[in-house]
Amino acid sequence: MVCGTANSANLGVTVHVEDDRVLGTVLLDTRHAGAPGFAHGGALAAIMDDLLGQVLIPLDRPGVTATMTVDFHAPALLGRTMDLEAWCERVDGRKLHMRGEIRDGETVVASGSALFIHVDVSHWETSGHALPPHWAGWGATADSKP
Ligand SMILES: CCCCCCCCCC(=O)SCCNC(=O)CCNC(=O)[C@H](O)C(C)(C)COP(=O)(O)OP(=O)(O)OC[C@H]1O[C@@H](n2cnc3c(N)ncnc32)[C@H](O)[C@@H]1OP(=O)(O)O
Repeated sequence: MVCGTANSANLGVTVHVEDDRVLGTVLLDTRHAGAPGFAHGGALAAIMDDLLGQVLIPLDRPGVTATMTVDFHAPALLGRTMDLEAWCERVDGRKLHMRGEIRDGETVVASGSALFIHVDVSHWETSGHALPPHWAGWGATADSKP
């Protein structure tokens, strides 16, 4: 619902990995409004969760959000391309401490921190839905196993 291009309700986030960081952009519009002209905080929180979760790819560890804090530092205006950046601050066994920012130019609009927990890909098999084929082998290079 955030970056998935197969989902017509996605928030339009695009991301890519550079070294061990995730960088991206998002352009919110009136569909994502809270107060008129401003992004809804829940949309920013969803973007943050997804952004921090994308760090699981360069980490090569499947994982899920256990807890997340989003600090809203400045109003996020609709119709502006905002920059996204996220990274892993610390790995402590299965605990993955992520950090990230949503910026409008030089202004940090929101910052986030989250604890992700490294899980085996089989964590998602309980839904009964098929997993994306490219998830096969995800976590193979991780130096610890859940
Ligand atoms: C392609 C990749 C792109 C992905 C982008 C998408 C990003 C979106 C990410 C999400 O939104 S994921 C969906 C929302 N999250 C969930 O559905 C998670 C639901 N929770 C669970 O499934 C389990 O609670 C969880 C896997 C997190 C942990 O259960 P486990 O049984 O595997 O572990 P356990 O409870 O033993 O906890 C392991 C350690 O983590 C710690 N822990 C777990 N939950 C915690 C918590 N909430 N706060 C603090 N610590 C926590 C726990 O204390 C323990 O610490 P110690 O090893 O030191 O004892």
